[in-house]
Amino acid sequence: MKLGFIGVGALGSLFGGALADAGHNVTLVIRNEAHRKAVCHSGLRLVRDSGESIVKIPTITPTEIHEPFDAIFVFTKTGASAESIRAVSHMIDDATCLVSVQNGLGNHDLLAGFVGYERVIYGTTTAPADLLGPGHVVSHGQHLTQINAARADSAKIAAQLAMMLTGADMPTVVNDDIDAVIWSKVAFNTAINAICALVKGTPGTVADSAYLSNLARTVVMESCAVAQADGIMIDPQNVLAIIEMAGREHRTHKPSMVHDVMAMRQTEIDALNGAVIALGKKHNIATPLNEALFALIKGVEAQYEKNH
Ligand SMILES: NC(=O)C1=CN([C@@H]2O[C@H](COP(=O)(O)OP(=O)(O)OC[C@H]3O[C@@H](n4cnc5c(N)ncnc54)[C@H](OP(=O)(O)O)[C@@H]3O)[C@@H](O)[C@H]2O)C=CC1
Ligand SMILES: CC(C)(CO)C(=O)C(=O)O
Repeated sequence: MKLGFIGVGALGSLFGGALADAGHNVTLVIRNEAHRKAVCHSGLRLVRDSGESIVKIPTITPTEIHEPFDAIFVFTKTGASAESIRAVSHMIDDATCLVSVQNGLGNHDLLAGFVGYERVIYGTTTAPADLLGPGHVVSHGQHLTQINAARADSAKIAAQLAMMLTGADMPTVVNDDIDAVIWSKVAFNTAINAICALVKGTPGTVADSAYLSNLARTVVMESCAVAQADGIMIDPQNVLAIIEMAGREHRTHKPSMVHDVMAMRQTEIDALNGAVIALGKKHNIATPLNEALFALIKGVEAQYEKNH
């Protein structure tokens, strides 16, 4: 299967690198020049619990000519998904599937706008990835990726991808209840990503602080109440279990929103806490903690220009 990766930063490098390291046909479409040059010249330095490898992977820019892929993984931040897919429309044909395990709600709807739901595979991952510098990605601790085909048409490809990823040391399952799984991850992210971005911390920072752990738990309960009002069967205890796992397994991983704030980039707060607040309004569920975290992150983003 010809696999393309677009929006290749931290998580795209981990997934693409792992599959290439396992011998699969991977091409990284990298916009970031320093990262592309490093991977192109020296290979991707991929550091995981299983060891370190230098992976040679073909890389191209979004504008280069390339034959269509069988599947394209979208790994930008959610706000850049549409622009990044448009930039590679010449690499998409009638058979290309688009795949997303990005954080946030609604990623599958966006992908379907390009290829139809029949060719969308979507889900979520707890795999942590930190880009330590151009061409150098690190991931430590246990994780699980869960995906599903949006329609039966792509079910076989979803199963194949899950098998390939698992064989590449990226444990992946197909889960028919994918919307509940995504919601659980979103509820987790509304707490952990925003709190860590505000205190410039990690899941370990939250685990070590009774104040932050209590706040995280309360945010999770609030986000889960919105999910339930939206008809999603979500068990808050499962979300709290992911927080506990991250505090133990991903102690030093900087969640993606922390990297955004440190690099003065727009965060994914709209697709996470912002989406929960909007649905809360729709269902008449109060979301004061999500609103507070949302306002604080928006406040941090507003300071970027002044601090630049
Ligand atoms: N990192 C993690 O541990 C995890 C991340 N996630 C989710 O995965 C997704 C990706 O996160 P992450 O890898 O951390 O993000 P990064 O910021 O590390 O990578 C995003 C990449 O997208 C590129 N990009 C931005 N805009 C465009 C565009 N218009 N066209 C092409 N490329 C573009 C950026 O390039 P440039 O540098 O040029 O701007 C960057 O290299 C997010 O949804 C995140 O929430 C989920 C679980 C864990
Ligand atoms: C890896 C994880 C789960 C945070 O612990 C994440 O979702 C992120 O970094 O955005």
